[in-house]
Amino acid sequence: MLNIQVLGAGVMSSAFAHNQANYHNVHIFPTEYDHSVIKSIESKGKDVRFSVSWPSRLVVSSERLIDPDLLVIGVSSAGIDWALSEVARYSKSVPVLLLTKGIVIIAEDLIPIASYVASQIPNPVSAISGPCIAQDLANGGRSYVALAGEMSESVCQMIQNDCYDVSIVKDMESACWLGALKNCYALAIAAFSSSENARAYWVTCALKEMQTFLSDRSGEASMVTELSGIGDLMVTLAGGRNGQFGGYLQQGMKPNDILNGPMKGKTVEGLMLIKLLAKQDVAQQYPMLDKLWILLSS
Ligand SMILES: NC(=O)C1=CN([C@@H]2O[C@H](COP(=O)(O)OP(=O)(O)OC[C@H]3O[C@@H](n4cnc5c(N)ncnc54)[C@H](OP(=O)(O)O)[C@@H]3O)[C@@H](O)[C@H]2O)C=CC1
Ligand SMILES: O=C(CO)COP(=O)(O)O
Repeated sequence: MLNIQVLGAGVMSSAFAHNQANYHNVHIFPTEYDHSVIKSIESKGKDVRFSVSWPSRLVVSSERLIDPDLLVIGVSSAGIDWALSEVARYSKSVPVLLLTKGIVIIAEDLIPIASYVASQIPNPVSAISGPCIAQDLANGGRSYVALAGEMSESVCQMIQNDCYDVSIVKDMESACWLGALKNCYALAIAAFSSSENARAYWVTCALKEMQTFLSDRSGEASMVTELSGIGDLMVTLAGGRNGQFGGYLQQGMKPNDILNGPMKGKTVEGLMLIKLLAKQDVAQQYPMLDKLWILLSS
């Protein structure tokens, strides 16, 4: 049995922790933003975001594990620097597994968060991409995800289980580009599609554009037809927050009304990413991303 330290009590890191606590000792170290979640867990004896009871080997604590076997970063992209400052407290040899999906700008260049994290810490860094709705995972549904990066074989052995099927892919950068990009494309497909026929058209356009986007960055375009590409796009469109946000746009709602109304307090990574891509004049080079940016900024 391993000792796993999870950083952040957001919905995805908590779902991952619930799954892993069926097999390992798991500690969640909450961020300063997670107070309401922690209060709710303390008063209800379970995490009400999920429909399962609290696993006996799962602990939420502001005391850090000593010498964990694995560190897991599950904050949203806005919290990545907080997570890096936490990682710095642990041994340099402990593997770091990233759940966060996103892109950052470093020295005017856009790079996937996994590459950024790997450049900032000496620890071996791997990242999960691919379809995984947090509630499905926590509630015991079977999930199939892709893992890439340093020490991915040993990390895979640590986290793989009956409900969490992990396959290793070689190209971490392409997997992480796709893990972030699919948020924009799911949002765009949902926003542009007024019918199922239109949705089929926009899904096709999105897959082609994701291939072009990767090829333009010497990435592995064939990964678009794998878990990190079409797999993650489909689940995000059908059950993710980005797809949901796009659905409200399709109904004619304004972005701010959605964020202050039905999606208040929800993490919508596609919105952060399209802003970054537009700021760098990248969104404007890809017709679907350009159309999405025009819709969001009009
Ligand atoms: N790899 C995978 O299989 C999957 C990955 N994801 C990714 O996981 C990430 C987290 O998503 P999810 O858990 O659903 O989101 P949540 O909004 O539930 O959780 C995000 C966490 O990050 C914290 N946070 C936000 N801003 C900051 C900050 N500035 N400093 C410190 N902490 C901060 C949040 O606190 P607060 O809640 O108070 O804002 C919360 O603890 C996203 O990048 C998402 O795309 C999602 C699904 C699957
Ligand atoms: O990344 C996800 C599924 O793999 C979750 O998508 P959302 O962030 O849109 O909910």
